Amino acid sequence: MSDTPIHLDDLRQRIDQLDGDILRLISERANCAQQVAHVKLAQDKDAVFYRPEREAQVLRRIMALNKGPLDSEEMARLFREIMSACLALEQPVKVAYLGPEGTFTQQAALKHFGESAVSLPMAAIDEVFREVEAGAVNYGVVPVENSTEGVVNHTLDTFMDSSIKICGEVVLRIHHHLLISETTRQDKVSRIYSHPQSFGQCRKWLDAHYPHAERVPVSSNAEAAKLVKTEWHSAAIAGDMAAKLYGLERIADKIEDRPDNSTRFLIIGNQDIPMSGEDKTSIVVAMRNQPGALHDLLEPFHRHKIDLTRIETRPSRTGVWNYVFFIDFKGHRDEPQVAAVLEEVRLRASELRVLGSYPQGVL
Ligand SMILES: C=C(O[C@@H]1C=C(C(=O)O)C=C[C@H]1O)C(=O)O
Repeated sequence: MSDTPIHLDDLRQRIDQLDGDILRLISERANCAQQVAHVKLAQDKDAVFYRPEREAQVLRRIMALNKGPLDSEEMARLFREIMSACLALEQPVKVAYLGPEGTFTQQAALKHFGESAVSLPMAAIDEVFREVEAGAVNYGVVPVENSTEGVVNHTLDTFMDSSIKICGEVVLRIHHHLLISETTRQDKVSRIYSHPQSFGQCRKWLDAHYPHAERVPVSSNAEAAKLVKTEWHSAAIAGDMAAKLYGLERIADKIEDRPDNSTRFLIIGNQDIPMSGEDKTSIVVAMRNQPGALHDLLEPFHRHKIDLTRIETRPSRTGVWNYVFFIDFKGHRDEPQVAAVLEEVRLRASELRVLGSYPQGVL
């Protein structure tokens, strides 16, 4: 510590000076991003301004450069918002998500695209797919798996009937709270509303604290929060966004059974995404119903040393798709190693569809 006392006024003057510099630099950056948009338009009149692989690279670079005191994720979140605002100058990204407003899926959409994106709630997962397919929005966001409750089957099934591509992924830490409204009699809670997935994630806590309350499953946590507004003996389990949206009070915080409870969401779209350097590929494969089918399918991955991150089996709904496997692995389809595996798998499978190669989630 130096002996010279530090004066508050001096520090504030320094902060004002720095803010001026930051302001100037952000504006300069925004000008650059605008010029990029013009260059893209000159090359192709239907150019897509948003480039997920480039955004992932920008965020990864910031995280690698960061020396603190802010932690790298916090810093990347700030840059996420700067990029989002820069992009919105030219063309805000339009994103459909599994609604209603206040769901974790909306939170995931804003985490991935930033607050300047225009996010539109849809009533069902299929509707998100349809809006994207129809070109009414640029991207869609749907939940795909939770660390406690497992896969969201409906999302996987919808891929089987769709030509949509996976353009990205985002993982969100899920914190649930027990919420009441100003009319709720806290000592008389006899009914709790939530989404079935959330009940699953808070089962032990509920058994310990509200063993006798009726658990009523509803279509979303936000819907649960809304219902509580009208019933004096009810509570809801939902996240922060829903609590804020409906002005509810948290009477118990972070009631999920597992502290690392998180959900992975997929960004769906109509584009093929170029390599970002750290990518994942998702495929759906149908194998003929014969002994050793799964082994035959996985053997090329093992031989080429490709890292599988997930494998799910779904019952086939047509004759052709006997066994259907959803497989995620590290690497991009344009990498020779990955291309070779995909070729081998194509020969062994009765059907193979690459759902997409996309940047691994950064935030
Ligand atoms: C500026 C670009 O376009 C968009 C804006 C970006 C940014 O602000 O850094 C990054 C990728 C694109 O979503 C670009 O492609 O470089």
